[in-house]
Amino acid sequence: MNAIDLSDLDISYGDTKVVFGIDLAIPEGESFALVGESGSGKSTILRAIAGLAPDWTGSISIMGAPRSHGVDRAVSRQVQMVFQDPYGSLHPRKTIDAVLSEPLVIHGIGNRGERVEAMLEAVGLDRRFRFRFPHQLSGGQRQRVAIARALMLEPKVLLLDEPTSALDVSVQAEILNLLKGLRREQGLTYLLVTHNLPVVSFLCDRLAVMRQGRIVEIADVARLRAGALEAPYSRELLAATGGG
Ligand SMILES: Nc1ncnc2c1ncn2[C@@H]1O[C@H](COP(=O)(O)OP(=O)(O)OP(=O)(O)O)[C@@H](O)[C@H]1O
Repeated sequence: MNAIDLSDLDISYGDTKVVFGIDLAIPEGESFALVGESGSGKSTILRAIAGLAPDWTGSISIMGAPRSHGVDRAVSRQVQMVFQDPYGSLHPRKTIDAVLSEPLVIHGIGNRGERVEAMLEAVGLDRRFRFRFPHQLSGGQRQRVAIARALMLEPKVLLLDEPTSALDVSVQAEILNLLKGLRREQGLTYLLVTHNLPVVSFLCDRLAVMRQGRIVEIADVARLRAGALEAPYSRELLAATGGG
């Protein structure tokens, strides 16, 4: 089954269309990257899938079920988003326990204490972090909490928007290792936006290169590693970022 199916997807902000005619099928279990210049529409695609950019036409299906334009609870159990900035994405006055319990409360799921502790362990945080506040945590620890929050409803798909780019280089590797392990252990599908081609090599199976709201090339990561992307713009991007 495809975890994510996008067909003839156009996305606008008000009167301005920024994403054009995206067709993309991502099988369950795959890790797929969107790369390309700033403003090419990568984050907008993630937002539309997550329900945060409602002005789209075409179709978006998650695990075989088409999503609606509004808040879609069934979809939010299947697909969750992790943002770039772990400082901005956690409420400063909520304990980690409150942050991680919230999705369970909203969806009426019990055994909350147990589930929160199990998830802290899954993301490599000691249970003593449970009643701390975000400001008492490092950037890497906060990003672990953000990942834990995204996984509380046991989704099948994670949308990862530059999940390591706000972190120190040494911490980036830890979070990438965590994401790699979680995908394997939990059979997750990833759709990842990044500017960092080594991150794509490390974490992904395939990538799409985007420019000005369109996909210019879809390739296996082996081609990226070999410096053998084909579209002229992909080759420019490789050269500009020192890949290939
Ligand atoms: N909330 C918004 N309202 C209006 N226009 C927006 C909004 N968010 C993004 N845009 C515009 O949509 C286009 C695509 O932006 P998007 O953030 O998806 O690109 P991106 O490829 O993810 O870029 P970056 O790599 O810099 O994050 C850009 O022209 C951007 O200015």
